[in-house]
Amino acid sequence: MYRALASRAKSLCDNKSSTFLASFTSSRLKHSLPFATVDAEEISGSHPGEVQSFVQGKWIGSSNYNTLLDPLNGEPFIKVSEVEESGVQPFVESLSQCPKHGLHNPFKSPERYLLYGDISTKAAHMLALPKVSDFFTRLIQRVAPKSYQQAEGEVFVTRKFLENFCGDQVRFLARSFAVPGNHLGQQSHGYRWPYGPVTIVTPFNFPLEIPLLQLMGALYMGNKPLLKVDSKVSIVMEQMMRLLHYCGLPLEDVDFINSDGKTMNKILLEANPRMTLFTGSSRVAEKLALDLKGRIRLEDAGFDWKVLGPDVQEVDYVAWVCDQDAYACSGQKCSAQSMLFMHENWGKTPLVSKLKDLAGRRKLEDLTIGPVLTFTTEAMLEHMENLLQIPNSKLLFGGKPLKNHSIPSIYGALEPTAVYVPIEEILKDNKTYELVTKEIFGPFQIVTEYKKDQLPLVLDALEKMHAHLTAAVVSNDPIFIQAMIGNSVNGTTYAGLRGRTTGAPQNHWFGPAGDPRGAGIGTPEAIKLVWSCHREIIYDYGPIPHGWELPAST
Ligand SMILES: N[C@@H](CCC=O)C(=O)O
Repeated sequence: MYRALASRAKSLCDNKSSTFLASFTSSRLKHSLPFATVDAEEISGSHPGEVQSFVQGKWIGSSNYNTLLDPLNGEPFIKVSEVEESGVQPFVESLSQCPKHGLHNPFKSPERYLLYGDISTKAAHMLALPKVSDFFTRLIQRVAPKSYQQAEGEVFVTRKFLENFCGDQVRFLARSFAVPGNHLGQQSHGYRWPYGPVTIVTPFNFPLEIPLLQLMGALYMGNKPLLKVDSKVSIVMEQMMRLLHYCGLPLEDVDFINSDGKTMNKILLEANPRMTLFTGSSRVAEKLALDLKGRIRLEDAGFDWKVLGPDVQEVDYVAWVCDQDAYACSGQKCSAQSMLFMHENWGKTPLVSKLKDLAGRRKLEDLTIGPVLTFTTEAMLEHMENLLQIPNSKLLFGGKPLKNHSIPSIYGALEPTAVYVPIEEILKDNKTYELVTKEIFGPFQIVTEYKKDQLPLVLDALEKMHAHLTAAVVSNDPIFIQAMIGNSVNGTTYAGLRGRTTGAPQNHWFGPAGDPRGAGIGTPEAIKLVWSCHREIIYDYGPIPHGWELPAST
């Protein structure tokens, strides 16, 4: 039945957008979505969802299934049909068909900039429909368990991003500039040029926001992307691909692959994409940087920090933001607060006890705390025990496995946890520093306190970090903010009393700084930086100066 609807949807999609939208209000489609092949609520051990790959304009299956366990009850609930090493050829060929100058550029098929404005308009309208938004929200929750509000936030950011690139906004991304030359007829023009064949590799924690924003950015600038999303959550983007096709995405513009890392590595080496955007762990990022000879942009790990300045205000509000930053999505955001530096003035307030109470409100039933997909409970507890060996460190709260649940043991289940480590100890030697700043992608943070004359120690700790994604300077003291910002590098830094580390919407550049390979996501600047390069055309039409004579050779 879904297939029949999908083909009806295809013909709808060829019609004008009024018909397209009207189709959603017709009673005929009230009970299902014309693009979807799964029902987010129904996926289960007895009705497993299936995920396919898409190449050269066709959905393809394979007999090689990666069966995923429901993170909440361990039932095998999704079958991802993964491409094996022997099946990479169609993907390699498809990428190779795209020339280096891309599918469009300012001198070739410029109407495609407008096409992408239209696709964005339609896709944004779709995501604005409560039924579609709920579908993606629930689907995200099924595979990357987080609260309804957090998952819905992801859908909302995605929709707003698409709204930002409606109408002429895609062509404005490719705006060029001209500089007068040295003589009549000469002018230099700077253009934004695509890379052509590109790949996008994205993680599990934002199953829709990260891949969709990067995918559309790549397409807007004229590239042909091959997209790979972590198989654990790729069902979300698989359904989004179907929505995009429904909204007019040309079938040959994007390939979508499910495979293990080894197979993807083989494709990357054989297809030789001109650019790869990788969002994920630093370990894989460094390997890819070598394999791809530097043709890569990275949004890798974030051991993100927050510094509370000397001016104490609005303790309840600041405690609430700390709780959200450290523990929303069970701490599995690349922007999550991993380390909190409190000025001693905050140490005298009930901030930590308020934080403990707020963390204590989180519960599995509404997924305000939930499964950790890349660390087991034991691994997190072991890390905690190692930290507690540091002299004068202590457990502030949490530190126990979640109770009464059926989260499978391949995943983690830990109470929101905070460990205090004295600042002098953190900086005592490299080994301790490495231990304290090890990123735990879960509901886990380090808290420390500094005295007013210990700010240099805080800055020293920040300087030693190896990834610089998000940060927050919580203070309304301009001199303090100036010192903190002037002596640090994080790419997305919030400054002021309401400073946070997470929840960057589409209108904030999100990405690391301090690394020439650093990627960005969300804004026009991020799209232009990641998905296009500069090309300069110097027009030099003449005329040749009157009376020109052959000069001596130089
Ligand atoms: N908007 C998300 C990050 C998306 C990642 O690339 C956040 O702020 O945590």
